[in-house]
Amino acid sequence: MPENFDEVARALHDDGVRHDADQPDRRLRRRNLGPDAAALLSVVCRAMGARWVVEVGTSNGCSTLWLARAVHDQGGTVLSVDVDGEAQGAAAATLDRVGLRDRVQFRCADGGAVLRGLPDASQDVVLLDAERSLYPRWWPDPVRVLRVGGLLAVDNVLSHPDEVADVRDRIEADPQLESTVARTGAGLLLAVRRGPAG
Ligand SMILES: C[S@@+](CC[C@H](N)C(=O)[O-])C[C@H]1O[C@@H](n2cnc3c(N)ncnc32)[C@H](O)[C@@H]1O
Repeated sequence: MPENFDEVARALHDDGVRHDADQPDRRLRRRNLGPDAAALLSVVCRAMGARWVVEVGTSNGCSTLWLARAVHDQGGTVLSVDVDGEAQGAAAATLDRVGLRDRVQFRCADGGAVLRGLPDASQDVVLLDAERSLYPRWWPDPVRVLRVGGLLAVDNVLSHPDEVADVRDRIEADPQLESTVARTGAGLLLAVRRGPAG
């Protein structure tokens, strides 16, 4: 019998906050997506009927949990990428608890390499929540892999504006994209890929 989603998601987030407060090494923190941003992303994914979602930055699976639930009704799949296989193991165990493990494929690999290997216009949603300094090197793949009407989400645009300034400039200057920043959590940039008519 699956456990209650809201209880598991809240406990996972609260545990992450406690864990990170006691962890001086940034790279060992969980840095989970905030619950408001995760819920917002989930609602948008559902409204879009998203079936093909790729997230870069699994950690122990807070965002993965919400994305997996969002694609569930459509029979969709989340491809969740991280260089930390142990954290992905923890994410898989949590997904199991809420009956959503079959909605997620984990890839322990560099996010840039995985994005590079995806076909053009193949994804409904791309979430970037990994090592921000790497994002510029991954361009233009996060946009190239989006279908028309697809959504690019980038977390931490308000908490770490300097680190995402380059990609924010690229997104705002790209005529294929229309974007806004949701002032929730660490700041979630949302950009939709326009059709040829704009
Ligand atoms: C901010 S945390 C992700 C939080 C996660 N989205 C959540 O809500 O729980 C960033 C993650 O990015 C991963 N990461 C760092 N560099 C990466 C890379 N080159 N490719 C993929 N993942 C990477 C880290 O191992 C870390 O787990």
